[in-house]
Amino acid sequence: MKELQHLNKYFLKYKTHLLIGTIITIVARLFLLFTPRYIKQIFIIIEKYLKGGITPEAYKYELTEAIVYIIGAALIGAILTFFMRQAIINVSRYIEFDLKNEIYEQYQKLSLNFYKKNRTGDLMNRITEDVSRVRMYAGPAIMYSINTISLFIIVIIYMVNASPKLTLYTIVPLPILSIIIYKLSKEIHKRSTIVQEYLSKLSTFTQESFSGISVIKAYGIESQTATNFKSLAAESKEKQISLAKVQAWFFPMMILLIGTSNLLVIYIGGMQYINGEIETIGTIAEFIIYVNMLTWPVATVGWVTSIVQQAEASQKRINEFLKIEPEIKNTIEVNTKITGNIVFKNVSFTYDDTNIQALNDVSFSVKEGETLAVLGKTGSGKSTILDLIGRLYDIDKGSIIINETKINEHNLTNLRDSIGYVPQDAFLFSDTIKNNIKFGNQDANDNDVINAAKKAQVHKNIIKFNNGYDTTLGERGITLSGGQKQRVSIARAIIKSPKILLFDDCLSAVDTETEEKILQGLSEISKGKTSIIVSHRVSSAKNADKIIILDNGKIVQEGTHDTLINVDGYYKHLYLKQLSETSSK
Ligand SMILES: Nc1ncnc2c1ncn2[C@@H]1O[C@H](COP(=O)(O)OP(=O)(O)OP(=O)(O)O)[C@@H](O)[C@H]1O
Repeated sequence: MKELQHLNKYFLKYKTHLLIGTIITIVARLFLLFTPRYIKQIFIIIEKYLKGGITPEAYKYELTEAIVYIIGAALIGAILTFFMRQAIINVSRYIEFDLKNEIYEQYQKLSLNFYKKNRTGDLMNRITEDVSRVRMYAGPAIMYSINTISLFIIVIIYMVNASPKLTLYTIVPLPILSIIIYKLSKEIHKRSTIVQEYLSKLSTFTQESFSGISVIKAYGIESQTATNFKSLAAESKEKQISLAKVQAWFFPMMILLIGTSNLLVIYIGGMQYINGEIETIGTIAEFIIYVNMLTWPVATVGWVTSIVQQAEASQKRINEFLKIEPEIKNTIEVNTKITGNIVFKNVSFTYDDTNIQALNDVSFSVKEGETLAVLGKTGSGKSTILDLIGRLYDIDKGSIIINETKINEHNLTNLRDSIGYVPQDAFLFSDTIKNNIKFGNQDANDNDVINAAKKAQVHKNIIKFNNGYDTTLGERGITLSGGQKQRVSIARAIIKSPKILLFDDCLSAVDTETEEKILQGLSEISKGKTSIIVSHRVSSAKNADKIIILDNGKIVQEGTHDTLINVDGYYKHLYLKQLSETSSK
């Protein structure tokens, strides 16, 4: 229960609801107990009538009165049970909501490295499966515990009052029931976890097949994919059947134990009645109802124990996750000014998951308002430079200085707010084109969106869609071409009007003519801003104020287009190669 103490702050937050729920539970139980007492009363009335103790009129009147009491009490008990569920189960939903938000906030704080080290499925599980297990503890487990405890205490007092000996005999099988249900619940949980694993394997398989359907069809491997699905589905079916087998034991076991208790009541109660130890046969009827009333709560003891164990394990995973410190922390609370003077001084950086040294003693500087182009072979460390400017990772050696202040001494929010980043793989959300562009600046109006799209040379494409800027993208919407995606992603960075613009090979999917137009537009937008363009094309770099060439994490050439085309090296070769490609078209 140590791990579950994390939830105490939430229980405290919703203490009023919980208190009301507990009071209602106790009162509801009291009302439900009217039934057995009045059943006994009915037996006494019948006995009295049979012995000629009351007139037929009085008999009818007393009988009707008892029945009305039973119905009335059952109705009130049922209404209160409804409110009990409302109070306590709602609390569990509030806690589930709070916990999900707490986890999600932590996800947002954690650095990129964390996401590299954990699989998406596991990350999703924490916020869905684990939280829902914890909710079962915060809601049903607590509700049934209050219910069981209050019912048990009240019923036992009533039973002992009526016949202590009969009480003892009838409650003996109940702990056995509890233990059996506990064992069954554990086994059910074990098997349903396996079933869940198979279900998620099946859905991942299906999802991947749907996403990669064009590859599957192009390679003609539909039948092989179907066979793979069939064998996975068959395994899943086996696991489901094995779960159903254990589940099937649940109710027969309950019925067996209730039956045994009932038989004990009838046999022992009957003997006591014959011996004159209990005065009315109504006591036996009363006890039968008590036993039936107790069976479900007693069974839930086993069920609740297994729920608490599962919740404890889930909460442990959640607690461990909540304790993780983000690698990149904002230690500066005050606002810091960022204008766009960037200096890299002997920067080295190694990715700790792969141990690949992406940058090795890199030094360069860009002044506010300048454009720097970064070229080099694939894997030479170009994107890493951009990631380091956005402080997605902290460097190992050297320093990155922005406006004469080290990057880690800047307010992280200010830093990231000053950057407009266009990644290599443009990522667009399943939302409208307009909202995807506005993602860069939530306060932008429709005109700003159109202007940004025009500058990114994508406006003409967007207005051709039936719903224009309101066209939905993603799974249920249309699919943009690679080049269109890149340009929407550029518009998103432009609309932010940041101090620093980072373009990571984001014109690779557009033709050179459109590239030229975008670059012209960018030179206008980037006035007074610092731009860093990572590219494989000379055409993207030629107008830059400075060009650096990376090879294996080191700067091997540095200069302007005019100086570099006159020096033998990577840039000149690339220039001549791309020049001959263009002229041969
Ligand atoms: N997140 C990462 N984790 C581990 N290693 C990485 C990561 N990102 C890049 N690397 C490695 O670091 C090196 C530099 O990668 P980087 O992406 O900076 O190269 P690049 O010049 O941008 O390449 P490209 O032109 O293909 O985009 C590569 O060897 C790459 O495998």
